[in-house]
Amino acid sequence: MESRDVPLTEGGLPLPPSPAPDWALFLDVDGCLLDFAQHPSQVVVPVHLQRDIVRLSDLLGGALALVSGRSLESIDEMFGELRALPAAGMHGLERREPDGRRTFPPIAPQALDGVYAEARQLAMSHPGAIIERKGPNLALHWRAAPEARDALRAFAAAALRVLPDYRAQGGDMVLELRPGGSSPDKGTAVEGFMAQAPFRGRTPVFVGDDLTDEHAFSIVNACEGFSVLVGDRHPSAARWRLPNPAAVRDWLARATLGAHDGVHA
Ligand SMILES: O=P(O)(O)OC[C@H]1O[C@H](O[C@H]2O[C@H](CO)[C@@H](O)[C@H](O)[C@H]2O)[C@H](O)[C@@H](O)[C@@H]1O
Repeated sequence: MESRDVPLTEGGLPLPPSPAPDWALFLDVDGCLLDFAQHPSQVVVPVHLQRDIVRLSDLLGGALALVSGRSLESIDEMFGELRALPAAGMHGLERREPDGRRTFPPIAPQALDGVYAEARQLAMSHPGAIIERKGPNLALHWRAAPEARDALRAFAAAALRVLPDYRAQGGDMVLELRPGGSSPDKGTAVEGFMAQAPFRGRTPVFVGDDLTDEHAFSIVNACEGFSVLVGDRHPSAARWRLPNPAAVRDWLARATLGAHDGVHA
């Protein structure tokens, strides 16, 4: 579909068409399906969203996966009913395949324990700052303590000196220390799913808001799929846009109702 054929959002990108039966749909979680909360544990998962995702997965023949920076454990806690759906966690470091097989993240280096302890110490002097440990990843959050941003960034830069194979990955009010080099990202997660049934041969569609979603946008663009940015972050490789998580939820809900000329029950 050409941009000129559809209404443009305020951000200058077109709204995506309604999900079609031949899509392989990849959904980011925080800031995309869910509104941001001050603390990662405070997000609210609307009951109708769980129901809509399960229904949409059925309508797409199972070709729907959650692709998140969170751990699979955290995803499963939030989306209990979706436990059996394919998913990628920790930005692609861990995966649950369509047949249930699991890919586990690499073991954390011993040095990460010391970095974690120091980070928690630092967070104590910035009330509201949160240190989230996810296997080999360490997320330094400042949403509830914006003044801690520079201190956490400086800490991350210093920590990389004792974590030689690591890199710092930016997110929304968060900086994450994670294995670097050629380790998986959301783009390779999408490629991995697309290589197997029921995703193979379908049109890939990735919906996400964050910097880490750019890897997946590039892969989807290369396959002539739909890359859908949530929000107005700029620049982005995405070619379509939905304004916020409420609009994403509405878009999904309408698809399950067959409200547009897309996937029908
Ligand atoms: O890839 P995503 O599914 O978007 O996950 C990215 C990160 O999401 C979480 O942090 C973000 O959401 C929190 C809850 O709204 C918010 O408090 C925080 O400021 C955001 O950065 C999660 O905690 C991270 O582990 C994910 O990497």
